Amino acid sequence: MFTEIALAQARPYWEGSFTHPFIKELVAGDLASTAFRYYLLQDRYYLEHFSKIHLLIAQQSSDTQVKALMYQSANNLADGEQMVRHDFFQELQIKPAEIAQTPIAPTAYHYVSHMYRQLVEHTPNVALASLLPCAWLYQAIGQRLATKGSPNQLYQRWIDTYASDEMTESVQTFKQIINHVYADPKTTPAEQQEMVDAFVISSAMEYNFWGMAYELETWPSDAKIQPKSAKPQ
Ligand SMILES: Cc1ncc(C[n+]2csc(CCO)c2C)c(N)n1
Repeated sequence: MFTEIALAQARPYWEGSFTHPFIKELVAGDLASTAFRYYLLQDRYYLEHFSKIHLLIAQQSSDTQVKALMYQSANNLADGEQMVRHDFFQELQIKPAEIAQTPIAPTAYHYVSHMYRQLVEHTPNVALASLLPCAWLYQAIGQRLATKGSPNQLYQRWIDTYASDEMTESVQTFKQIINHVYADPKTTPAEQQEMVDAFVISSAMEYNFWGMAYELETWPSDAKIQPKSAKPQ
């Protein structure tokens, strides 16, 4: 089964996420607000592209279940995840000027590039595999943290987003569909391996994303210019 094989290989990154200082301090309530702000600013870019990649996979896949899942998730993203972000932005007073002035951090750029790359170099099924850690890892984090609870209301709301029954259900559906695609006789052993690799790299990117926010990661300071494509649109 894809989900078991892929998770076994990505395990160190998942464990690293569960115990990352960003997550630990979020639960304790003493995570620096600069780090949380930076996370949200970078995540905005990530979510925008995450949604676009869903539509590209939907258009390019020949599997009706995959197409339906991608269209439906893109819709849900538009009214779910991105709405929640909108609330956080308002509450933290993150204004368009700050968004415009914050360059996309290397890890956010790298993660997004990795997902698009699967469509160019490989197949819609491989790109699909690169999307799964996003929802599945956050659901696993949400479940672990839900019982603990954060004394910081804002951070608790972030945790609640990922500890819901709907979240568990949608992750379950995604896992069933991807396991089905993986086991399909049309999926070659080479493509199966590429799916696992794409999942593991996305898991590494998820792990790096916490560090990116915690350390307020930027491009090397001796760089005289920022890569043009890393600037916010
Ligand atoms: C870097 C990063 N990774 C995962 C998520 C979580 N997430 C993003 S969209 C979505 C809905 C599922 O399709 C979920 C759970 C995030 N916000 N940022």
